[in-house]
Amino acid sequence: MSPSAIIAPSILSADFGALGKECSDTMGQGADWLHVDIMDGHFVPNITFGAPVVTKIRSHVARPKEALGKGTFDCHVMISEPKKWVKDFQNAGCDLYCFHYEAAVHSTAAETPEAHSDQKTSPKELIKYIHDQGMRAGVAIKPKTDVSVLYDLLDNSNKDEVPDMALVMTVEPGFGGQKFMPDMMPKVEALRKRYPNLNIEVDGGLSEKTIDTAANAGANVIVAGSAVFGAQDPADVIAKLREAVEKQR
Ligand SMILES: O=C(CO)[C@@H](O)[C@H](O)COP(=O)(O)O
Ligand SMILES: [Fe+2]
Repeated sequence: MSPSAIIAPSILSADFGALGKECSDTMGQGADWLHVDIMDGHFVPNITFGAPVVTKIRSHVARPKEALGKGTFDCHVMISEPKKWVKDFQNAGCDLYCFHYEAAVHSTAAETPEAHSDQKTSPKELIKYIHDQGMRAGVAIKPKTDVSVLYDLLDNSNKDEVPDMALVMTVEPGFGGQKFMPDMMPKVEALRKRYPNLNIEVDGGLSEKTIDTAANAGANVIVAGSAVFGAQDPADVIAKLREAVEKQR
């Protein structure tokens, strides 16, 4: 049996002028985690917010009682220098720091000493570094990245270097409200077959229309932004997403 359903509304589609209330409301509507999209305008062509905003919204949502429990801040870090910001986001209240494999491998900025050291940090070392700061680590892959890059990380016998979650992007990262890419499902299927107990997250275009495809492939962590925050009845959408995943377990 695969891990239980985790529904993580993406606050990218929330009202940024009332973010604290939007976050506590969505938790009250049945969300398990909050999916917090951090974009730097460099790794992706859009900018959202940084650690000070995460600190503010943290005060509106109770910390999880156990690792990856209700209230987890699932920070999807779409930035070019993922290592540089680990401590800031940990201090801000992030529980799960999910960086992009592509950013860790191809860090481009080399202007500063920090950036230089970031370039030399492998995904494995970055996972360990995140764990050392007391957070769980996730690794995300963009649509054009082969799923096999994750096998090397997940098959590692050194647990400190193994990610706690894999995120298969089902849109090109950068914006909410895009169309779900069903052709990403073979990646999810391959991961679920190889790692029955892994938390596998899908992100982008998830809704009542696309959830069965993702759940059937084996995803259990469901990010939904526009489908939840744009709904008349967000609690009902969250419940339906959960039901679809639970039905496939
Ligand atoms: O990371 C991203 C986009 O880069 C996502 O988390 C989106 O914010 C999901 O939004 P919807 O596709 O569900 O509207
Ligand atoms: Fe995201």
